[in-house]
Amino acid sequence: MASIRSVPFLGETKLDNLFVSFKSGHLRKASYHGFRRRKFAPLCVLVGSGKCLSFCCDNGSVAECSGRVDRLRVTAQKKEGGGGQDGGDDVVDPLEATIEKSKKVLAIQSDLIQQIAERRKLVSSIKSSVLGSAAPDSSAQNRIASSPKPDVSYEGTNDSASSPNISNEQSSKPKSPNAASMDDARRSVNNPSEKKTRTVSLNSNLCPTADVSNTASMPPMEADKGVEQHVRPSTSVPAPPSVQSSRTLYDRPPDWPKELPPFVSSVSNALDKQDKRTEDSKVTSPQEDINKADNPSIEEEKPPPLAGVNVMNIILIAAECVPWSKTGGLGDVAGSLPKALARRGHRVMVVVPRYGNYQEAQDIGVRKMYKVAGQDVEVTYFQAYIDGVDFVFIDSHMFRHMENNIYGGNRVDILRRMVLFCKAAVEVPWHVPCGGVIYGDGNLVFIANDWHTALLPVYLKAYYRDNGLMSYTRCVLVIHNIAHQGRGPMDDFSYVDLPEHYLDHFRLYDPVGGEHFNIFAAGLKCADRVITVSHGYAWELKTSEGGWGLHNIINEIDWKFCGIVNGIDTREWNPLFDVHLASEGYTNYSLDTLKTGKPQCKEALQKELGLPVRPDVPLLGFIGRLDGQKGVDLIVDAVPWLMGQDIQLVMLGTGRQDLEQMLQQLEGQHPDRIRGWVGFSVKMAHRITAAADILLMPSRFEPCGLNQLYAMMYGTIPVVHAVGGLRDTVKQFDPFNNTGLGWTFDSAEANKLINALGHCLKTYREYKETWEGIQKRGMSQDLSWDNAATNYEEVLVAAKYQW
Ligand SMILES: Nc1ncnc2c1ncn2[C@@H]1O[C@H](COP(=O)(O)OP(=O)(O)O[C@H]2O[C@H](CO)[C@@H](O)[C@H](O)[C@H]2O)[C@@H](O)[C@H]1O
Repeated sequence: MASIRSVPFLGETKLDNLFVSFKSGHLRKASYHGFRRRKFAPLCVLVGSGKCLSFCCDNGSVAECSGRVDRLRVTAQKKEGGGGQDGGDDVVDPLEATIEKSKKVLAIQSDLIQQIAERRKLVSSIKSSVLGSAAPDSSAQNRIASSPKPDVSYEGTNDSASSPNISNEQSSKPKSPNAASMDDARRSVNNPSEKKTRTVSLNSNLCPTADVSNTASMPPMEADKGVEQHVRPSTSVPAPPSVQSSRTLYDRPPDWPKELPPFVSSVSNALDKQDKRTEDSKVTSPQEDINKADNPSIEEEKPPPLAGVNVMNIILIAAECVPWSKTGGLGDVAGSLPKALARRGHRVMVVVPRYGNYQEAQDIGVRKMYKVAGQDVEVTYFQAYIDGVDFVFIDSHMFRHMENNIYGGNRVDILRRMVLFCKAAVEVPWHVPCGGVIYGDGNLVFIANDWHTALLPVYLKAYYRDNGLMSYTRCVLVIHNIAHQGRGPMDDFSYVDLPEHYLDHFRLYDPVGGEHFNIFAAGLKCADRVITVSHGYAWELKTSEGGWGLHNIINEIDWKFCGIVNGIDTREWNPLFDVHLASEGYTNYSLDTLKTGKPQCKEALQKELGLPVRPDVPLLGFIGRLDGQKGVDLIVDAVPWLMGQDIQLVMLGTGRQDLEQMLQQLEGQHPDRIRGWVGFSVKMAHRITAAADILLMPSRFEPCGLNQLYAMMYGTIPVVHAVGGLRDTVKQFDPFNNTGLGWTFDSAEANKLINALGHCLKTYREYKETWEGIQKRGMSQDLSWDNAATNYEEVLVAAKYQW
């Protein structure tokens, strides 16, 4: 038995040039899988079963990379300064001698790997038999534990509710409610790839009725443990659960009250369109087919999800999401955190308004009506499946063509849009089948973001949980910026369609605003957990200076409140892969090619902006919204000093008109030194980040800040006001110990900025090696979302078991 096959030796390679391609379409460098941190390099590579990689390492040990890997690419070590954009695509030299040597190592290691595989098999068979005998519902258990290989026709081909195959299966295998719906719900989150292939049988059993009623008699943790035990031994369960009724996917469950809450959607039109992913999921790669044929045990060797027993359905809702809509950091987070959560094995959806005609998103044919301020508003759901995440776009005339003005309009306009968005989003798990399978409410956590979606936890509570519905659904609210709260006069309560006794949740008094209506306040109270985007900001929010009137509430909810530092999308913001560096004289670069790549980008930017092309002059950058928060006025105040230095300054931003004018004026006054780009340009943001030597972030407050993280990834040294997330992420350079990542200053004043910048410029000019050391430390950090996603998961789990 060889569940891990050895394949021809692929050659010796340096760690940095080993790429692993995942089924999801990700191409990732092996170093991201922790090898760099473990300080060894793979000498040779064994490919295992399409799911597991084994690396024979230069320290003699075997490392495994679990993940669904289906392809390896080994590229040549790129010679420094050798040009090229992506690390090279040349084939590695034969390295005959190394091959001989490595073959021996390979032989030993394949032996070892075989033993490991055998032990795994043994363990899983023991697990199956233990569960088979110990489970209370033996019929359901046995079906799973002793189930034969999945019926391929079912697993891979059934994609329609009317499929005879499925209906036969359903009627021939009645299933106890306790096992069926919860099993399948869990299966669908346990195994995202399976989620795509199992369609209608899951749909029918993911309905909230089954989930809730089946677990109602158990304490929540017990119920979930039980479910986990049912499922984990086999991720390829063949038996489709029974369907007792002919209800469609979109029908309400029988225990849904006859008198529906007033806001709940009034029209349900499930059109015939089927999700194409079901079709797609039938397609297997030739390699997969070969693997299956070679080795029937492969299916059983699927590694468990990283999240282990905590896998759940997660729906993140946000007013903006990259790459479709973005005004700032919230869009970046909404576009990247979900992918990291999906990589951990969760079933993840993002819900965002459809502001424009997005090419990827398909109309799924579900229409709903929601009341907004007494008027019926129709909503249509669009959907795309990208990088393991379901993206659901809510279409309505209220959102259309707002992509450049997401938060535009007057207070009431925005409020009405957000009311509609939250009403539609809270029902998405029932109305929108993704891959043919709705998310249901049994094992579901929403992640709402900022005040725009702070109504969601309130609706979840007021209309569902207070009525004994969606009892197992939770909502975590993330604070990205407390400065925007959804404030208005108390009369605004009439727009949100809530029972009268909810009024007090929104009522807030503070010395500035007096008594007023505050949406963030209500969201904070109703959410099951509250997260903010750094530890420093978590602390600041509890102070009267940092809490912006909400500090008392935040102190009261301290028990459910914590900080988690944002990660970044290390594919999007990576100098090696950055698409914006692939043309017009820019170049991609990495730690290895920093010395040539970064100066080339600098030259390209100087040319593009019409600045004198000078490699030696320090190039300073600023990117951000032009408002009080970002402290751009401190830079303006520092300009007279800066002009006494030999520097160039490039600023990109949009926002307050007076500050926009200021940027343009500065450029006019110092045309050979300063560029002030007024506007929103993602391309220019990437290029400045790559080309600048120094990034200025003198923010007055900064909940986390992403630009300093991006800067460090690109070898650009941040100079920051040590506040909020900036303090958490930029460690002050210490010349004595040669540690640190940049320069910080302790209060938002121009002279403090000048002082820090003075030290920074001196180091740039006089201590090149030290400078390079800071750059390299910054670039070597693991700033990916993977760590943060683990922390999010802990909070979500805590919310799930919170009663
Ligand atoms: N003119 C322009 N053109 C192109 N791109 C531009 C731009 N102006 C800004 N950007 C981009 O917008 C993003 C800004 O992110 P930040 O985290 O710095 O700030 P923001 O205050 O919006 O986010 C809030 O939420 C995030 C996420 O939690 C927190 O990090 C942050 O502290 C908090 O204030 C970056 O990707 C930046 O490149």
